[in-house]
Amino acid sequence: MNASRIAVAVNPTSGQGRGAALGDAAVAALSTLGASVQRLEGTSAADLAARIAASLDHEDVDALVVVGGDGMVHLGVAAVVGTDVPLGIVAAGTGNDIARTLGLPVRDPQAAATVLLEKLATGGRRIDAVEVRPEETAGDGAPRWFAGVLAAGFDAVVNERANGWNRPRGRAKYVLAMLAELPRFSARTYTVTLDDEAAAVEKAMLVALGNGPSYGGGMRVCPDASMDDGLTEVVLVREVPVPTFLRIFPRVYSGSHVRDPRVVVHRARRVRLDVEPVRGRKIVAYADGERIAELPLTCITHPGAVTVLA
Ligand SMILES: Nc1ncnc2c1ncn2[C@@H]1O[C@H](COP(=O)(O)OP(=O)(O)OP(=O)(O)O)[C@@H](O)[C@H]1O
Repeated sequence: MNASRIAVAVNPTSGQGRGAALGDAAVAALSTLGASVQRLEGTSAADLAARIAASLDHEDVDALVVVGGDGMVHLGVAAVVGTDVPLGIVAAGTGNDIARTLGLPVRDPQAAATVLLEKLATGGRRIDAVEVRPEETAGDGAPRWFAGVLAAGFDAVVNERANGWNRPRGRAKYVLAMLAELPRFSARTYTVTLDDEAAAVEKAMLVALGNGPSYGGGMRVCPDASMDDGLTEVVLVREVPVPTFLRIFPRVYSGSHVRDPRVVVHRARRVRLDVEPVRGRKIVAYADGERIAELPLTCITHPGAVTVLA
């Protein structure tokens, strides 16, 4: 039997720098298990994406494996969607929410390599991917894809602020960004359009669209989202005073926030989101922890669009 040809894309910066060593271990484990490995690395996510695209175009690869966190899965999904190349994940990030949802080993490259070669032999599993179409004129207009959660409320505002800081690293950065944003934060006026329904206006603190249930290392913001139901779960936390928000929000760890009457849950295949600007600014959405674009945008769920080795 010919060895499986696997392109392994490594994000050395993932997991606060642990990604490099975990990438080495994943390459070694896959090679030991008999795979023929092509290791890919870039100077940035965009550079790595270009290298992956070139490899998928010009080499005959049986699978693309990403080593990193949700941001690397995000990059991998965009690379393989619309192809028949399956995606393997060696979870080496900080949160690793998508890998956890798929039941994959976390920070254990040996176990991850074993699972992904087994799944490559048996065909893996299809999951939905969500296409994001921003309406802003800036950018290259290329569609973006996500597999986990798109944040477009308080969580996105916090992410945008944290993104502008180099330090501190890890979770502390998000906690500080949250503390900085909270005093000035208030509900925003969203226009939400679900499938063919009429647009609804909602004053909300948080709007999250989940293909998967969680972000941030186990915050189950869209607790009942399923990656293979062809739908996105839309969770809105309606306008409440900040102290009430602070009581509701931590319940995302258990997912019980959705039982609060001020939290609304919908399911749809196509969701358009817009928001009224505050001080001249709209909200920049984040998906799988990655910066996407300013609202308005439309998210379209593509059922079974990606095969994952899980
Ligand atoms: N050389 C590089 N190759 C790939 N991505 C890189 C590189 N340098 C920086 N990055 C950035 O790393 C981020 C993705 O990190 P990733 O999600 O893999 O790990 P993490 O943030 O530690 O984990 P998680 O998202 O699960 O919390 C992207 O925003 C990307 O721009």
